[in-house]
Amino acid sequence: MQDLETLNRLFGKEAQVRFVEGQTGMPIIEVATKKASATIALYGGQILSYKSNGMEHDLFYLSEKAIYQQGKAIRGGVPVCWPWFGEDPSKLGRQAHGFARNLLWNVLDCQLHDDIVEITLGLESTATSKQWWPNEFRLRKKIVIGEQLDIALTTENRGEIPFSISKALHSYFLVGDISQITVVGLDGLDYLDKTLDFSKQTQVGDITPFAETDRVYLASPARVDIIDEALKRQINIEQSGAENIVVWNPWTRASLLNDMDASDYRKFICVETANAIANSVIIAPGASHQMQVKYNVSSIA
Ligand SMILES: O=P(O)(O)OC[C@H]1O[C@@H](O)[C@H](O)[C@@H](O)[C@@H]1O
Repeated sequence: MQDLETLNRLFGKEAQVRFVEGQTGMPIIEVATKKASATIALYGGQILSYKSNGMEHDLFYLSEKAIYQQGKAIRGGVPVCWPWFGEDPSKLGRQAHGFARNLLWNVLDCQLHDDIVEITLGLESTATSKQWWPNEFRLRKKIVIGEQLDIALTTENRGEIPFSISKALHSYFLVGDISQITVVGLDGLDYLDKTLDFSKQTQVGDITPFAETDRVYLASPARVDIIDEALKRQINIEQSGAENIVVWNPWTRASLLNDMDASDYRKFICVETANAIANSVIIAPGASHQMQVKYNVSSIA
């Protein structure tokens, strides 16, 4: 593991990028420039917060009851689901959403230009990862923190046989009140409804959740917006290299989660950039696959 002193010496940028101890001693990257601020946990390679300057509220929800403990996923921010999305596809009892969100990532690079910070994190196959998944891989996550937030997740097959992955950037967007948001851009698309045993449905109109919502949209568009009347802002999500958008809110099932307050379902909506289920990706030896997303926030009247 890279210790904080080494991380600060190799990658720190004075007051703008600092490596500090977070909750339960977990290493955290703190970014504060003229353009934006952010925190990223090396555990899970997980963005926990982001705010461009001028934004009143954070872009992301982070549960006050989040558990910062080896083997548990941190509830909030942008967890990485990889190398599978959802339940274990082989039904072997492995952890939901894969293991990338439950391991410590390495810092590979950090650059600062014109108040834009570019951080690259990495995760590679080890004896630990092979307990769950036998393949040789290299995963890279490039995070660009400026007036907007860009994430690129690249999977490289370093082994000698092809492998199949599903994946998601499981973003928990902070909202003022779930009943006052509209997710725009999915009208007319087919989706698999997890609350109805993954049956195929067709979206009619835009989405304002009013009950548990757990859907994998198929052939998703490159752009989706969240209009938040309570926080008076619009979040623009633009993705590439991803076939699906997942929309999730547990509604009152939040009370069954031990790392979230029962009423917190009102405070977030997950709109996830994904390649899931039938849109899993097969990567040949030596080849790689990239999924990218950009988040941009603007005020609305
Ligand atoms: O509690 P977890 O493992 O982080 O998963 C949260 C949710 O993640 C969503 O992506 C899934 O579609 C839901 O079915 C799941 O409940």
